[in-house]
Amino acid sequence: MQKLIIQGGVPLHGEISISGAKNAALPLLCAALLTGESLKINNVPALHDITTMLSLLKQMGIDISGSNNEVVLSAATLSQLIAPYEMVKTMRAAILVLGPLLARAGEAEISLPGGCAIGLRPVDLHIKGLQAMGAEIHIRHGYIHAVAKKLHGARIVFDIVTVTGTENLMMAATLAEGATILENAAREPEIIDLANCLKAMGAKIQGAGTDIITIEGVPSLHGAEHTVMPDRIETGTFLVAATATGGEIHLKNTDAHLLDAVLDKLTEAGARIDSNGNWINLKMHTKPKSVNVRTAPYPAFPTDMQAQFMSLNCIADGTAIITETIFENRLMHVQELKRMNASIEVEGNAAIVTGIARLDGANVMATDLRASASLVIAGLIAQGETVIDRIYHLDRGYENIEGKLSALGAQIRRIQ
Ligand SMILES: CC(=O)N[C@H]1[C@@H](OP(=O)(O)OP(=O)(O)OC[C@H]2O[C@@H](n3ccc(=O)[nH]c3=O)[C@H](O)[C@@H]2O)O[C@H](CO)[C@@H](O)[C@@H]1O
Ligand SMILES: C=C(OP(=O)(O)O)C(=O)O
Repeated sequence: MQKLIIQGGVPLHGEISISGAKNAALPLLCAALLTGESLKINNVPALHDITTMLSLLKQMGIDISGSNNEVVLSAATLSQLIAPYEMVKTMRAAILVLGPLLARAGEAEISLPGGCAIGLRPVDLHIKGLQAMGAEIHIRHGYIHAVAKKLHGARIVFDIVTVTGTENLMMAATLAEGATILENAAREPEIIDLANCLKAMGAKIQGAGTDIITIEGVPSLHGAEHTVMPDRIETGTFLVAATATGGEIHLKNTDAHLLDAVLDKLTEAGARIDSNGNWINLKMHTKPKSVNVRTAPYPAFPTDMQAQFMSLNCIADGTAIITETIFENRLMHVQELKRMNASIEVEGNAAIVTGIARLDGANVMATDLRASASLVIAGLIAQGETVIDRIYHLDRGYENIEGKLSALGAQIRRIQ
């Protein structure tokens, strides 16, 4: 199994380019199921989750071509309307084929995503929403069996804000008969990116980026070209790494407006941040100050940045409280950070982190995607060598992380 080896203590310096967003690219690829014409997606990140999604779509009969980060998908015919367990178990976002398949083909069989390391993550709100739009859905032998002669519009009020739930229903509604209103919808920038692509395909959508989205169904969608938005979580991860190591970095092909809450917290920690258009510059020349963090749906502080801020707080001046409100089990990096001498106490869904002078390098194990990122940051600031095992989690969501960190001067290498 591959591992990362990091020799800590080097402040990050230099310039790198941010990749397209995983959480935008995954639903955008699924949007190709909604039309028989070609959909070209640019700035697709090279990630394990993207490879899995493309394999799943190919298996359904979608023709896929293109090179590097540009993918052309053509779903002229759909031969198989199934998302098997083997694929769904490694990538929960596979649930995003459910809405488009039902809307276009009237049928879908999707393995029920199980719980995962960070929490139970049920998909009941996806199912309830599609049922309100006229789908008949049964769960048998671990699979969601869904059929609908023709979906119809409905008013759907989410009782919890769900990102992929909003995306699934928004895609399904584009081809439904009549209007669908999604209330208490997620407001994440990835929802706006998806809506922009769907609109370029001929969909009628209003309100994406607010908590009420209205979709007027159309008989069919057509081909289009769309460029994936920058990855705000990859951006935030590098900014935290530079802050924690006391470095100075320039990030290209990103957008500061996508991560206001994160930039505010980094400024509070002592970083000096400049940005304009598509770049962000960060300088950190003091010891970081502790910052409290409470995760919540966008535009509040993202759960996908919580673990990285935990590592920053480990060596900051003072004590911070980090509260996770989205997922019930997303503090698993605590036990690994403690192996590196961090001072953290967990009380319910909160972690109390007391900053210490330095972390010590150690052998640690990645438990999920962003926990892995927190261990990389911890390794970069620790004294001595850190060896991170199970980095397949990291490869789900960070394109060439060791290449980008090496370009910033980090001592990091991957071994088999
Ligand atoms: C591919 C993708 O975009 N993944 C992101 C997406 O995940 P994902 O869309 O899976 O996360 P949700 O927004 O759906 O989850 C939010 C909360 O709602 C609960 N819930 C969700 C759906 C449902 O039917 N029932 C239910 O109870 C979940 O268990 C969780 O507690 O948003 C999360 C929250 O910002 C991010 O951490 C993930 O990186
Ligand atoms: C939790 C995440 O992703 P996913 O929803 O794909 O598991 C993440 O990106 O941090």
